Amino acid sequence: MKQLSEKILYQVITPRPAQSHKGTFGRVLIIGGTAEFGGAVIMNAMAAVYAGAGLVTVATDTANFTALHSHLPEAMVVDFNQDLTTLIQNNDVILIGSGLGDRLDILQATFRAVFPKQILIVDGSALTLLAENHINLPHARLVLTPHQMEWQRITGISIAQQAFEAFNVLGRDRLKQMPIVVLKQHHTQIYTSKDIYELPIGGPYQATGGMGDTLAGIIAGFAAQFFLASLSDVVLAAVYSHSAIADELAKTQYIVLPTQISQQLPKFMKHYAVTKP
Ligand SMILES: NC(=O)C1=CN([C@@H]2O[C@H](COP(=O)(O)OP(=O)(O)OC[C@H]3O[C@@H](n4cnc5c(N)ncnc54)[C@H](OP(=O)(O)O)[C@@H]3O)[C@@H](O)[C@H]2O)[C@@H](O)CC1
Ligand SMILES: Nc1ncnc2c1ncn2[C@@H]1O[C@H](COP(=O)(O)OP(=O)(O)O)[C@@H](O)[C@H]1O
Ligand SMILES: [Mg+2]
Repeated sequence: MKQLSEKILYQVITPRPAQSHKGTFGRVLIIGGTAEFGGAVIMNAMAAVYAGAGLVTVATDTANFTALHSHLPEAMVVDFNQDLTTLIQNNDVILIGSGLGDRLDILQATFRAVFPKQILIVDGSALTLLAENHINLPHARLVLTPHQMEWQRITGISIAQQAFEAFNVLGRDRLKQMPIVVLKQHHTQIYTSKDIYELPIGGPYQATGGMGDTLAGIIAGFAAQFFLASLSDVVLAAVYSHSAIADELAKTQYIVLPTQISQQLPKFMKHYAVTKP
């Protein structure tokens, strides 16, 4: 297993070309957030916007519209009960699942609409729905972001067995697709088609609801704009950034809030874009 290091940030986070506009930095569609779990998509969207996605749209329960806009006027909103097919096809990156609750219908419609060239990040309730309903993943550039219980539900690999990376590789093979898997825990592991990486940073100050929703949003924001890097490098850089910011905040804070990580992203990214290792 390779140790992930700060080096990945210098590779992926690059200065923006002057000849550009918001479309250059990608369109992200976030699908999730039942009325109960609206906070999850607010945190997805804050992370994606603060990470630099050009345009972010959130398809969610209408009950979440006002709260979302009061936190993030930069994001657009649509009702997730409408037909999302055209919207899905007009975005570069789709993030589905944070706070999606039991909306299997929305998950299935999304899987039917997505194109193979699109980046599809599957998080939270979407992973649990996948496991409970034995649905196949669609053809897309897939990133799964399970915590250990979500991974156990999908693959049947117990959390104790997950300590042996070979089991996780086998579990991924059984999905019939080869998604990038971000297996979240203390010292998260990332399974790419070539290698397995371990995140050596991060800590218990990150154990707060919404911390994974924020990570999924950062991955989406990075994937939308850093299209010159490989998707695996983009995911590695997002995972590293999420915990590096948390570590920095934890020098003076007992706990770190997910939204505080998002707020630090523009400053953090500036540093890596303009300095060399
Ligand atoms: N503000 C909002 O709107 C928020 C909305 N959210 C949304 O809620 C949805 C449900 O997601 P969820 O993760 O909260 O619940 P679930 O999938 O049942 O997993 C928890 C179970 O797994 C177990 N467990 C074992 N190992 C673990 C590990 N390493 N990491 C984590 N858990 C681990 C754990 O064990 P225990 O804690 O009991 O010891 C427990 O039994 C999802 O869509 C999410 O996006 C949340 O983000 C919160 C903020
Ligand atoms: N003790 C810990 N040490 C390091 N990272 C942690 C710790 N506890 C939680 N995290 C991180 O916080 C995030 C939690 O994700 P998740 O459980 O999906 O949260 P949520 O669904 O509430 O947003 C993951 O990135 C995980 O690695
Ligand atoms: Mg989660």
